[in-house]
Amino acid sequence: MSKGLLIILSGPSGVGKGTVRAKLFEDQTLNLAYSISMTTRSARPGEVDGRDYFFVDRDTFEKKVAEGGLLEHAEFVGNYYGTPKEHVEKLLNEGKNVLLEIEVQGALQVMAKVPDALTIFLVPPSMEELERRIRGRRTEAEDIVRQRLEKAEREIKTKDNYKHVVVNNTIDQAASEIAAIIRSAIKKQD
Ligand SMILES: Nc1nc2c(ncn2[C@@H]2O[C@H](COP(=O)(O)OP(=O)(O)O)[C@@H](O)[C@H]2O)c(=O)[nH]1
Ligand SMILES: Nc1ncnc2c1ncn2[C@@H]1O[C@H](COP(=O)(O)OP(=O)(O)O)[C@@H](O)[C@H]1O
Repeated sequence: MSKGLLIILSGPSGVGKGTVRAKLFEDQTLNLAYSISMTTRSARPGEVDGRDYFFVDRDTFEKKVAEGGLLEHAEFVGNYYGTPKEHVEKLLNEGKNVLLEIEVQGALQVMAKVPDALTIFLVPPSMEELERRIRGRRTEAEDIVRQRLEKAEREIKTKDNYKHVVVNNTIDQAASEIAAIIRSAIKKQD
């Protein structure tokens, strides 16, 4: 059995990564598995521990880093986020195409370690629309929204590090462009 493809989906907070990802996962033929990250951020209403994230305290996170248990990790607007390594390796060995939905510092770390990774950066149609989306979600307090929007401008400047840049105009359009990119990468790998 051949190893699966490692896929990085990155892009600023509020651009629609989670929404587009959910759409992609409806397509069974892509053979996707989601890498559940570890974070020190508090769970939002409706988020489930072990499904959306592993929610941990800073001590637990730092221990995981110290024992080399994370493929990458980064601090994002006051919280740690990281990718548990063992689970990703297991899924890849099972032949799954593993999707990491991570911010740009972590993405750069994975690119350095796994140059073959398929890297995709999702951009908003405009900064005004990004602001509408992040505010419309109503999950963060005003100061956090502002910090995330400021960060977004810097993050978007790193988009040329990715093999593909996709504009999230509509969910269907972005998901179908990404699905085509994944299919083409799978074909090349075979
Ligand atoms: N480096 C890294 N970033 C992550 C990881 N998990 C999530 N992120 C990113 O951290 C940022 C903040 O995530 P979150 O608080 O869930 O906000 P949201 O993505 O705007 O819903 C987003 O850009 C996520 O893609 C991870 O394991 N590693
Ligand atoms: N193509 C789109 N058009 C309009 N709204 C969108 C689109 N994609 C996502 N959204 C909305 O934007 C908000 C942020 O999306 P989300 O998936 O949470 O972003 P991210 O995971 O990148 O932070 C959500 O309220 C979502 O419903």
